[in-house]
Amino acid sequence: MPSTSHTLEASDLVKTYPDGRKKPPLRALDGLTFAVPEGVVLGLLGPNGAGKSTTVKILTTLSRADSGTARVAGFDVVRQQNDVRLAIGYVPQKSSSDPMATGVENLVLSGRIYGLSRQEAVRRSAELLERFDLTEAGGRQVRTYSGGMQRKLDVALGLVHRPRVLFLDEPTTGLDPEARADLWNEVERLSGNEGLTVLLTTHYLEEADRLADQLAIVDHGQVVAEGTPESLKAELRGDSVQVELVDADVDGNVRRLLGHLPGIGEIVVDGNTLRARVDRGATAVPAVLGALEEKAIPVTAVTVSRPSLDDVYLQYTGRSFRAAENTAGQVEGRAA
Ligand SMILES: Nc1ncnc2c1ncn2[C@@H]1O[C@H](COP(=O)(O)OP(=O)(O)OP(=O)(O)O)[C@@H](O)[C@H]1O
Repeated sequence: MPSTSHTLEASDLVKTYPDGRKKPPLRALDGLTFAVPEGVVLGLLGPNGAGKSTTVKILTTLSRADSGTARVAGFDVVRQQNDVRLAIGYVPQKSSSDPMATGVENLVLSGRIYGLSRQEAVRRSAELLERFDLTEAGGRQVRTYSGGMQRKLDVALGLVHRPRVLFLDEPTTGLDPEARADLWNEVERLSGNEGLTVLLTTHYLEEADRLADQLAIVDHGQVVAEGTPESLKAELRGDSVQVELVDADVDGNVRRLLGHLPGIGEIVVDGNTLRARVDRGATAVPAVLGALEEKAIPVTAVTVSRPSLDDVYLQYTGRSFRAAENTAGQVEGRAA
């Protein structure tokens, strides 16, 4: 029976990193708070640099918060570190498997590190290889695996000791669409049939939408919105209109033109694409098309949809997800 208490709990976490000489420290977490019960997939969604990995490191005992508290599977991440470590599986962004060893060797070693007997470790590794459809590949060196197979092995490695909570840090980054879909199915099975609590970080809106039972949108080290993907989208009234222009709106003329139409909310420009929230899609589209035609501005497509997680993100942070990702990239680029 799922317990009613929270399996993952972070309360007012603050974490600063020194940011070079004479610069003020960088506040990576700024009062981050969330709580979810057992068996839930919690998605932490945010652009690069939002503080997702820092949160995961604190919850997995790899890093310590400056202040605030966190409990995982009922254990305090500072005072009961060992209990936390035994209760969790952690799949880091970068693979932790040994590429020169086989899949079986990696799994058995991991099992032995967690205290399984050799016999138990061999049995568990066979079970996991089968579970992830890797039985045939189990005897091959991991360096011969495709990206998707390696990622599945990483998840299997995180499950060797039957943890109650699994941390997946950006599990599908770098995978092709087919391998990504495959891993999504695996994660759904883990939480659905196997009752595992999962914390998943991602900067893919689609992944968050598909996998997360509960979503926490993280921005500048804080949770700015929380709920199921459906409830977060349902909170936004109206529709979303997307206009694909033939030529990018470099001087902002199209944005100004459409901004004056009645019933149109803030417009976000991303290359040749303009997106706006509107009161009613059915009346906004003819008005948008009419205004563009009058000024002889060529368009390739206009689409209406229900608000997406991108719209939710925009609502709570004041900028589109893509723009936030790009800005994060620029900041990192400058710092490097
Ligand atoms: N060890 C560190 N030393 C200094 N600054 C750090 C360190 N780790 C993270 N940061 C900074 O803290 C902020 C939050 O980083 P974090 O890795 O938690 O974000 P993220 O949301 O996981 O992003 P990403 O998707 O890029 O991993 C960023 O500005 C990052 O540059």
